[in-house]
Amino acid sequence: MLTGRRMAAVDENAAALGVSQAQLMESSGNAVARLVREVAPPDSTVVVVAGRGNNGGDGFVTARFLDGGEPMGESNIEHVETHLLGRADRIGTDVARRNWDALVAADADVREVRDSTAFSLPPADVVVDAMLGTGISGAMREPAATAAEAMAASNATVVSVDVPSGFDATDPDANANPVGADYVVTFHDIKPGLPELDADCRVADIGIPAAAERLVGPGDVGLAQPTSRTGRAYVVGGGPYTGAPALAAQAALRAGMELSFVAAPTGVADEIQGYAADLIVQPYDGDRLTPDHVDELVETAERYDDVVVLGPGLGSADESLAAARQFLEAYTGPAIVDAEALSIVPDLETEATLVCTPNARELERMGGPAFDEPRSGRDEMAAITDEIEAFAADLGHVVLVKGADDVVSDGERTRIARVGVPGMAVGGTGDLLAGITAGLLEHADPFEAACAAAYVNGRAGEVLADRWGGSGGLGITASDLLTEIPGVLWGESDD
Ligand SMILES: NC(=O)C1=CN([C@@H]2O[C@H](COP(=O)(O)OP(=O)(O)OC[C@H]3O[C@@H](n4cnc5c(N)ncnc54)[C@H](O)[C@@H]3O)[C@@H](O)[C@H]2O)[C@H](O)CC1
Ligand SMILES: [K+]
Repeated sequence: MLTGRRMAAVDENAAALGVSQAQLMESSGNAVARLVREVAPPDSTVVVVAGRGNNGGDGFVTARFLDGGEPMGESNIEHVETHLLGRADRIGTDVARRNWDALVAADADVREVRDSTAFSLPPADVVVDAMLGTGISGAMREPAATAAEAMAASNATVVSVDVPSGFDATDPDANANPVGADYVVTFHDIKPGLPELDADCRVADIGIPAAAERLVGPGDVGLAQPTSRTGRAYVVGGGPYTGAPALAAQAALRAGMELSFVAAPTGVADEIQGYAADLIVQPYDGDRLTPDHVDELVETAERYDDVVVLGPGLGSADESLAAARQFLEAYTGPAIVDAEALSIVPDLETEATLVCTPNARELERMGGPAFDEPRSGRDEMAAITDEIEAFAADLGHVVLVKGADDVVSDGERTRIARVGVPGMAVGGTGDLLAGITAGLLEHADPFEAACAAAYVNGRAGEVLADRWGGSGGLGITASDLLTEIPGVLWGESDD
């Protein structure tokens, strides 16, 4: 079952896979027209009442199909008229406008309701309710609200497009059928709340490829995209290595965080600061993380509601891993766990919300499924994703397995991020991914944040490789990718 919000993302993913909104709208309108023919009495007058969004666009396509007559024999549709609530020059999307123009060009009976108080529902046998679909926000406004009452009061058979107008598919509390729909033709998948309505609901296949749901795409970025500059990343890492925490912390800033802190041993603090003036480095005594440091680190992270990134450059010294374990046992907020710190997660007791980002080797060391890179083929990939899903369910945390295809699972939902270039197999890109995930985790649910982060990271590589002449990005470094993150995160999505 898909919420309206997720449906819009799947729609955008379909477009990125080459199935345009116009193609989907054609299938949608066709499906509604078929249902209308099925339920309309002989000599019917059909009145399509359309809004200015894509739900209205589906209504225009419906009208075109019905107005064309029945190619095989007698039609039960005598007359079709389309009433647009509002002015045609205010139609909100290109694809809806093109379908309106096509009705006008075909000399169909179309009317613009320019004065919102002037609309009264004409006599009809069937009313097609194409006022509002999944794009509704807030309570229904005029003139749709009055039109809905008129539909509910009429004797006509009401066929709603996708959802009854006024029904909010994203907020199941607001389930309602203000238009009195007798039939609902919903697209691709049933929406939450529809089965509870007193209406005959049909699901129409409109040709959205399964990959638009299974593969992470630009629509998923829209779902996790920060809309304000807030949040603090707190990278607990560094010691034996210094580049990794610096990259993760910088990536978090590029993904919208307001401040990015690195807690690191005094011995390497200056070096980490030296990589980037934008970071705030908080040194602690010694040359690596030990249990002595943990209380203060947890206290800081909790006090400032930080999103923690635990692990980059931390090394594998026993006392550092013991400290990482103690940290997560005490910490209750959100954290990305990466690199060596992953080894402590399988038998960990924690109240923290974790996103674990292992590569294939680290996954195996966590007790997860073993497989070789690169993986290929649909069947092989399906087998691997099933195993990763089972592992994530067992672990009780979101797992993002890095590879040529990244696999993200929360134990119930599993998606593949098939994006990136061969050159990204360079050191440091995993640290970027951890930092981007932290940035998105500030605003989105952990699974959605991890999916979007995997896509953004890979897409940044593609954008850069393209600019470098399609080299497969073989000369890319992780540092190069940092400045590509914002363009992908905010520049490419429709939202
Ligand atoms: N993948 C699919 O399922 C497909 C869906 N299609 C159809 O597209 C709509 C969603 O279209 P969208 O343009 O996003 O939004 P709507 O048409 O539902 O609404 C936008 C429209 O409504 C106005 N508006 C918003 N809130 C209110 C309100 N509270 N009161 C009054 N008016 C409101 C807003 O200003 C806009 O003008 C989906 O349901 C399907 O029908 C595709 O055609 C095929 C693929
Ligand atoms: K509708």
